[in-house]
Amino acid sequence: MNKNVVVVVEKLNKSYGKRHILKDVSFEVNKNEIVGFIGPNGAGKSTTMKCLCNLVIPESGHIEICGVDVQKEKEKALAQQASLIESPGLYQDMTGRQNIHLIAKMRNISKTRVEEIEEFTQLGQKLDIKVSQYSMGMKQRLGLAIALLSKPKFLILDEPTNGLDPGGIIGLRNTLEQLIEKEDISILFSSHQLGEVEKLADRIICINNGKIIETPKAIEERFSYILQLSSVEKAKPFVESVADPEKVEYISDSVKIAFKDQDSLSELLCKLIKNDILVLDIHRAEMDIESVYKEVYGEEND
Ligand SMILES: Nc1ncnc2c1ncn2[C@@H]1O[C@H](COP(=O)(O)OP(=O)(O)OP(=O)(O)O)[C@@H](O)[C@H]1O
Repeated sequence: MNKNVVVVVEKLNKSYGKRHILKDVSFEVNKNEIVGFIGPNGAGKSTTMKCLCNLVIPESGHIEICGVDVQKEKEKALAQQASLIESPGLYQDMTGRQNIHLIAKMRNISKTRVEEIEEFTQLGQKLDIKVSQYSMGMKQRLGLAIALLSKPKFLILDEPTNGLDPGGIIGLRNTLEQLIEKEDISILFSSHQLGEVEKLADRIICINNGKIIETPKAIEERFSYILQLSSVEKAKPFVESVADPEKVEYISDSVKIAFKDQDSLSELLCKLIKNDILVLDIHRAEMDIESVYKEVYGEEND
């Protein structure tokens, strides 16, 4: 297994009765990546995630977490991962801190780690009020913190944006970024809200009708920027040295570019500045969610 790959999912098949739910589902999650798993209601996101947690056993296929086979060495593989599937199971009549301490005791977690996790919640004094008085976002932070007690390398979040307002979603993004940086973790999360996934994920995997489908062009375009330049003509060779010419569109004094990643944008900006081409304005091209949905799911329902 490639050192950069944390999770390998290969040809998972799962049926409920006569209904074939997962059809040869395969994908990988790399080290320190936040991967969004999208698909409409009933596409198979939760079923796939439950297979990853060994809560659902596929009829065929193979799952490896940090190089360990989930079916052959279940406990060792599952020790590397944590999950928040559906709403976090918290004791409502206990405080946040009591919830953390209870689970820490059951899992034999060190005092230092418990302190780190209390800090991670950013709940401060609110850790000492009952969970029944927490908002959705607070419950989610606490649930996430508890899932992290045993320092997993891979985190599965099923619809983590459910019930969060826009501020909550930004907070979640910060939390996930903080996790990647401090905990050396990889994250797979599901959603059917493309706009939200776009804000949270580094990469997107699409599933429809139990099959993984190619990431549509419109989603790739989430790295699209429109640059207004002092001279589009002069900029052309630099633009085409960092971006695929097919992904470049010239519009009078501006250019729209679908970069393959954020680094290519930085590289282009450096080249333009060095060559005295002024960047008068730069903004991200809006993703048209409806057309993405049509492109992704339009013809896939069989
Ligand atoms: N235990 C079960 N028994 C029978 N059918 C099931 C079971 N669990 C899921 N299904 C069916 O499997 C299909 C996929 O469900 P799944 O929950 O994986 O979809 P999803 O992509 O997570 O959907 P949503 O976005 O609505 O949560 C659905 O048609 C669902 O009805």
